[in-house]
Amino acid sequence: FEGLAPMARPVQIEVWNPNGKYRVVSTKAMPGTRWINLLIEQDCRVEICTEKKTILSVEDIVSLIGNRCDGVIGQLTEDWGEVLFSALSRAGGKAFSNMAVGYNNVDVNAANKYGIAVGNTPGVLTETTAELAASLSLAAARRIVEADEFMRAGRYDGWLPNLFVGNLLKGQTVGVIGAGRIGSAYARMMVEGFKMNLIYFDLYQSTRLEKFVTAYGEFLKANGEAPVTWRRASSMEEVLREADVISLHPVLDKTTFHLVNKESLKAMKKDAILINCSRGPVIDEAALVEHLRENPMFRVGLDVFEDEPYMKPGLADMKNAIIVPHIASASKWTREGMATLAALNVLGKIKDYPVWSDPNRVEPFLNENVPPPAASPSIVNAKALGLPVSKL
Ligand SMILES: NC(=O)c1ccc[n+]([C@@H]2O[C@H](COP(=O)([O-])OP(=O)(O)OC[C@H]3O[C@@H](n4cnc5c(N)ncnc54)[C@H](O)[C@@H]3O)[C@@H](O)[C@H]2O)c1
Ligand SMILES: O=C(O)[C@H](O)CO
Repeated sequence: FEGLAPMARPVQIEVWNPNGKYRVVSTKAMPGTRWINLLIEQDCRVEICTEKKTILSVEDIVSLIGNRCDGVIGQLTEDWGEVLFSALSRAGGKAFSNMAVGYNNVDVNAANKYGIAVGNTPGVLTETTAELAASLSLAAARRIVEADEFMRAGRYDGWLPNLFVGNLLKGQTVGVIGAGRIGSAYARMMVEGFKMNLIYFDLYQSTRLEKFVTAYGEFLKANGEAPVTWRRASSMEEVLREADVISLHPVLDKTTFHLVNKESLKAMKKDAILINCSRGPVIDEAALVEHLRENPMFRVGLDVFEDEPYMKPGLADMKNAIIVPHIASASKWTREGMATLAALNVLGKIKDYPVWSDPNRVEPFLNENVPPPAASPSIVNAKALGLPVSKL
């Protein structure tokens, strides 16, 4: 790598395996070391950006790419469009992977134009993300954050019949909008864990989820308990009207931008609970703040925000809102697994490996005791680029 033209603007980096043949850049330090070792074993020089700022600008990343780079692992906070894909292409790059399953920060058409593969990290975060949605549901139903603040403020002076009375989940209806991997996992947790009935809306039928709820209902009935039920709604409005707890899990695209707006909020029960662990712009956040102000019994649990990392004015003051900083996938196992999948996506394209045939079945890449399959776990534009599919 000697003799390269100097970067436009220096960006601090940490280098692993300086003599590796392929140059792979990660725009952030990522959990664990397996992802680094897997790249090094396959002759990669790994450069990790150590700049202190949280969100790198497009210019920062252009500098990181430099004039020779085979692949980049990036983050959902970065704007991967024409400028970055053309810079990566000029540097001889073949692959980019988001360390995330969502890739609404990536202009896939721009990547296609330059023949660059775009990876994401499905599956490994399904349960972890669903568990946070379930945590927010419980915290909102039982007013845990308000009660915690009350205790810390030294305001507890004895048990009272009306102190922090919330909602019982058992027997109520859970509504899921977007019953894909995460939405289905969340639905199962709420149905099985709290014996809630399910209503869901998705563009596609979730047969596995329906079968699960049917079987669980039969099991309960056989044991003398009230069975749980499910229904696939024909519109989102039906879910909003009928459910007591509603959790949003669709992808963010043109069809889901402001899916929940002033009108849809009005359609919900006055004491409903709304959870969002998908992407902030799925909710019109200004309308939500107004709704929270006018309906003190309505509660919300948010992991994501419309103008992340910022919140719309007034949201932070609302007692009926629980807000956490985009941590739904933040378990150690998941974050290390996401780093591994992202690294293997990039490595697979550099080595001309085929693409794994089923991105919902990524376990073989996560087993630390055996070498991963010679394939890229999940490339979202594999078809558009005509990439071969693994026969494994
Ligand atoms: N908060 C977090 O940290 C976090 C973590 C993981 C994923 N996510 C977000 O969750 C999203 C879902 O992840 P997944 O792995 O479950 O993806 P998935 O593709 O398995 O599921 C998405 C579902 O949304 C459905 N959908 C698409 N458009 C819709 C519409 N207009 N109305 C209703 N349903 C619609 C799809 O049919 C699909 O079933 C990701 O795209 C990402 O943005 C957030
Ligand atoms: O899309 C994703 O993967 C999340 O937002 C971060 O885990």
